[in-house]
Amino acid sequence: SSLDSLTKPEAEALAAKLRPQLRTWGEAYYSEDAPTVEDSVYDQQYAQLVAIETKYPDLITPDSPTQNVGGTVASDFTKVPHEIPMLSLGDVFSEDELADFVDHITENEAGTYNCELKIDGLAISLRYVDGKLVQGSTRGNGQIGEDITANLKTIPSIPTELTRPLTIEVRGECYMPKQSFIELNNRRDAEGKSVFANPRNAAAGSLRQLNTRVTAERKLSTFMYNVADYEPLNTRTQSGLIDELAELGFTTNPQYRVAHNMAEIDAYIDEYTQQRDDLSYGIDGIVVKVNALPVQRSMGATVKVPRWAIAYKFPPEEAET
Ligand SMILES: NC(=O)c1cnc(N)c2cc(Br)sc12
Repeated sequence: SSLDSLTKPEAEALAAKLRPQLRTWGEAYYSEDAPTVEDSVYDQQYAQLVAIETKYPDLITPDSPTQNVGGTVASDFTKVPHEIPMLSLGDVFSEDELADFVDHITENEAGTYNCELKIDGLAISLRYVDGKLVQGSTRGNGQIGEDITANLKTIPSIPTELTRPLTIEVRGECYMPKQSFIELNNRRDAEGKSVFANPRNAAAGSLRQLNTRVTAERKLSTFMYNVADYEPLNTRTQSGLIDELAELGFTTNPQYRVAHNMAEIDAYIDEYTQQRDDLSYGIDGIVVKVNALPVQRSMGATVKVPRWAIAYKFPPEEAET
């Protein structure tokens, strides 16, 4: 191997360079859900360090990445089956496409829609029994998520006890506010660590790891907006559901609006296309839902997405110049 041409001092110098590099990459790859280097590069450089330490065992240091198992792979999490699957959303990319979808939605008796902001974060599900938080999980593949209860309990906006002793499963988004994201990346940059590409990766990386203390310091927040089953609630509309979740103690997004036709939906889109940059959290579109919950239920879902909701995605923002 290329090692044979190295003298021992050269090998020692190379090992001293490889160790911090592999440690930083390993940390990003294993515990923070945002790989910063191709696996092949990581593997090749790791193999080089192993070769050096095999040829010169006295060069091995106790803190070498070869001496400890890489961080915690996300697969260490307990799996959580979602009895009622956590679906994603169908996407449309123009107001014309959106109009087609809305026209095809059966005009239900209420005939109204609820417009909501599409939060750029990580979908979570919170299960309460008699008003007490018993489990929190990620969407995973929609059928099976990861148990991140301990991490979620560190987030101030998530109530551990509801104002009413309901047994209910509530779903929403965990996100990192824009300001928290900027501060986190500045800190990481100052520490010579890799930075997160966007707030969604930062939220995912902060939630999907076994070190709860790290989650606690990441200033995450939530907006809750769906329930697996609305029976335990009084309301029978989507807009009422958001108000009732707030009464129960959840943090909800107040920017929702009932719309009676496409003109009102378009007005909502235009308003939040303008406001997007001023919001303290990231959004990547808006969600239009049938407002009547029984009609949502009767329309049901395909394997992947509900038939009673659609996401209108904002056009990609021109790259920061
Ligand atoms: N308001 C909403 O329903 C909403 C907001 N933000 C999101 N990222 C998502 C994702 C699904 Br699936 S629904 C939804």
